[in-house]
Amino acid sequence: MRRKLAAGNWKMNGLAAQIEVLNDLTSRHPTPAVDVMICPPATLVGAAAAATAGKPLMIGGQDCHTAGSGAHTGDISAAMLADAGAGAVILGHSERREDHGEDDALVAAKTTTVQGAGLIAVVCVGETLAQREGGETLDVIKAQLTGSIPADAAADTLVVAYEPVWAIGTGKIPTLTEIAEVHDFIRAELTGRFGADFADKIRLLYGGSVKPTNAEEIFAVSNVDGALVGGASLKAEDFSGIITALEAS
Ligand SMILES: O=C(CO)COP(=O)(O)O
Repeated sequence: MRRKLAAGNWKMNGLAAQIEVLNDLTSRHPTPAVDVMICPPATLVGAAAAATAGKPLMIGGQDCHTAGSGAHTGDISAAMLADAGAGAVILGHSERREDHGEDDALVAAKTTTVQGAGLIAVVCVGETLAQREGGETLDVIKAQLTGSIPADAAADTLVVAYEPVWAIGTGKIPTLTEIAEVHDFIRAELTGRFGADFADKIRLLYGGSVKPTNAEEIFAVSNVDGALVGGASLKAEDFSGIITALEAS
């Protein structure tokens, strides 16, 4: 049975005082029935890990370089994130693909690096509005999955997040039928490529405008094992509501 996962992506938000949200979350959820993760900006990873040491809240990074170290000004490595206390890294988020031109091959290389460093790779896929309206959604998801997850990926440290680009930060979400269609498709694709034993281990997260008010219905959808939450992970009260909804699902 897959353990459900409530993951928060703080994106480029949060100064030192934002760490208080983690203290609030761990006091509201001292023994959560699901896995809980927050991915703060890189500047806060060390402080976040220190604040949550020994508590059931994993800290993750939002991106990393493919190399372990070297002459790459401004970048950080998976080993550095691990050293700072991270247990996971988000890879291939649509904002990285858009802002930094990241393609599937780069995301696959990063996945290999992250898994090699002993961290969980949270690989993101998702279609744009034009692709959905053009009926290309499943083709796009298939290509991103094939290209972004390397052939030698490890099941134990892989999470896949489906984030329709047009649902991120917009307050719009796909219909529950549309979410089910994509999540079922991702499970089937992973099964076809890696086999059922592998595919059954992978948590599939939905991301895009998840709020405490819509979490319950989203978590009832087939093959949704949790959420990757942006805006609503910045406030303890909001993210706590999502954790509680996932625990009840
Ligand atoms: O991009 C997301 C998480 O990675 C989703 O962001 P929002 O929850 O703000 O829509």
